[in-house]
Amino acid sequence: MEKDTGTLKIEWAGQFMPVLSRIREQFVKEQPLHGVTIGMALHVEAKTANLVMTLAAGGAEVYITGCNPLSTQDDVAQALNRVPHVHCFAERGCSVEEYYAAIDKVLDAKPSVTIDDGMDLIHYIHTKRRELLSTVIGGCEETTTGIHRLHAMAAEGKLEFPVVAVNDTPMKHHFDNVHGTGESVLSAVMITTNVLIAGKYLVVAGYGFCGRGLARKAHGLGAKVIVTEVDPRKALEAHMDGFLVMSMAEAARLGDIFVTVSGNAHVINSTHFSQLKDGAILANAGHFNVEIDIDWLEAHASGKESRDGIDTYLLDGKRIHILAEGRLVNLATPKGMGHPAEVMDLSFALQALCARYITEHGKELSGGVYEVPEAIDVQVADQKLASLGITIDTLSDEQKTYLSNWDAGT
Ligand SMILES: NC(=O)c1ccc[n+]([C@@H]2O[C@H](COP(=O)([O-])OP(=O)(O)OC[C@H]3O[C@@H](n4cnc5c(N)ncnc54)[C@H](O)[C@@H]3O)[C@@H](O)[C@H]2O)c1
Ligand SMILES: N[C@@H](CCSC[C@H]1O[C@@H](n2cnc3c(=O)[nH]cnc32)[C@H](O)[C@@H]1O)C(=O)O
Repeated sequence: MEKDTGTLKIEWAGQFMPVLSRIREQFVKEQPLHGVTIGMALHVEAKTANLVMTLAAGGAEVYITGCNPLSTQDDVAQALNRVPHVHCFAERGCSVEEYYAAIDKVLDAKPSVTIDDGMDLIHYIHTKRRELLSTVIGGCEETTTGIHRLHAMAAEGKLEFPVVAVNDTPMKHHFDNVHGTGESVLSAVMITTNVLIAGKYLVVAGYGFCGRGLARKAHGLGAKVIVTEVDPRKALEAHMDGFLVMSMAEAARLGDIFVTVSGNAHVINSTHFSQLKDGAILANAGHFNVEIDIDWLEAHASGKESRDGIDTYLLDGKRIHILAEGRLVNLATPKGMGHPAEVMDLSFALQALCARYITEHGKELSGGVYEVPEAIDVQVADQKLASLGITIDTLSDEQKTYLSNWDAGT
């Protein structure tokens, strides 16, 4: 029988995820998640499916929905629903009401472990489904903004179970945020617009992990990269990395393509729209759909024309093109594939091992945000290097002694 497209996509991605595959083999043997119900809100596509299947192979009953109304690949969601012990409620293009209804369905399963990308599940549990607080052992969070939200909750004493900050560990943000975002955002912009990057002014708003990766890769394609920032240290770093640094008010007049990766609201707003060149292309790769003030454009543009993944607003006789409705361009544009599989191999290996960690240790921890245990981070790095056939040096006893000594000077 011919395989369906969703299964083919899952198998394709799985080939490039050797660390997660190895964890899956271990999970099959050891069944560390036996009897555990896991609730997830992640981008439902092929690499995520490999994570879901790893958790199910480890003995879990997995309930999953999307973490963005536009990022689900429906054929993958359908394929997941044919996997034993997996229940998927995600659908591409759902309304906001349908999005939260699907979150409710995941929570109806009374998960003891949550895996979030953006903290929507945890927010919903703490605000609308508080009866579940007694059954959740703990959770894992995938992304920077989710972790900002968790810290804000914890600071107000409102986070009632432990959550592992997967994003904050080196094996996540040095690879996923930097290389994953850099490559997948540019490929999504190119496949959606078919425009040339070389020679264009490409404005990157926010020079954190994602912004740095994006700026470097855009430079590699020949773009003249402009960085905007609010943190003077990051701005200086961008300057010394060789990029033009200026305010968004200045960049608005110059830029051909804009990508926001700040995790902040209205980074491109009404004060900038009127300054843009005719035909400027705007995309967000940060969080939700708030980085570009699209509500203002909706209210003030004199016209709007839509084509696949592009909304063109008319403002004062000029065209402003917004990609993917201002949602994560690398996942939400119709042909967006998300991060490359080799990168999600690392992020999702961490997620699988952290789900196991929280299952085994969550009850010992109180409400709050926790770092990924270093042993897990190092294990993922070791396994990735092994899969690449790369060997590195090890510390000799003499070197270990030297490094732990405070007495040896010049
Ligand atoms: N598209 C993806 O697949 C993807 C991948 C990883 C992370 N993310 C998201 O991307 C965002 C950035 O993540 P990160 O890890 O790079 O975070 P980060 O904290 O390392 O960087 C964000 C940067 O934006 C800057 N900033 C904040 N407000 C700004 C403003 N008004 N103008 C210009 N700069 C501003 C901050 O000073 C900071 O340097 C987050 O929302 C994260 O959740 C998206
Ligand atoms: N739910 C929010 C969160 C931002 S997603 C950012 C996260 O997406 C993750 N991500 C990027 N590409 C993929 C992918 O292809 N599959 C699954 N997750 C991905 C990545 O790990 C990153 O931290 C929103 O949609 O606006």
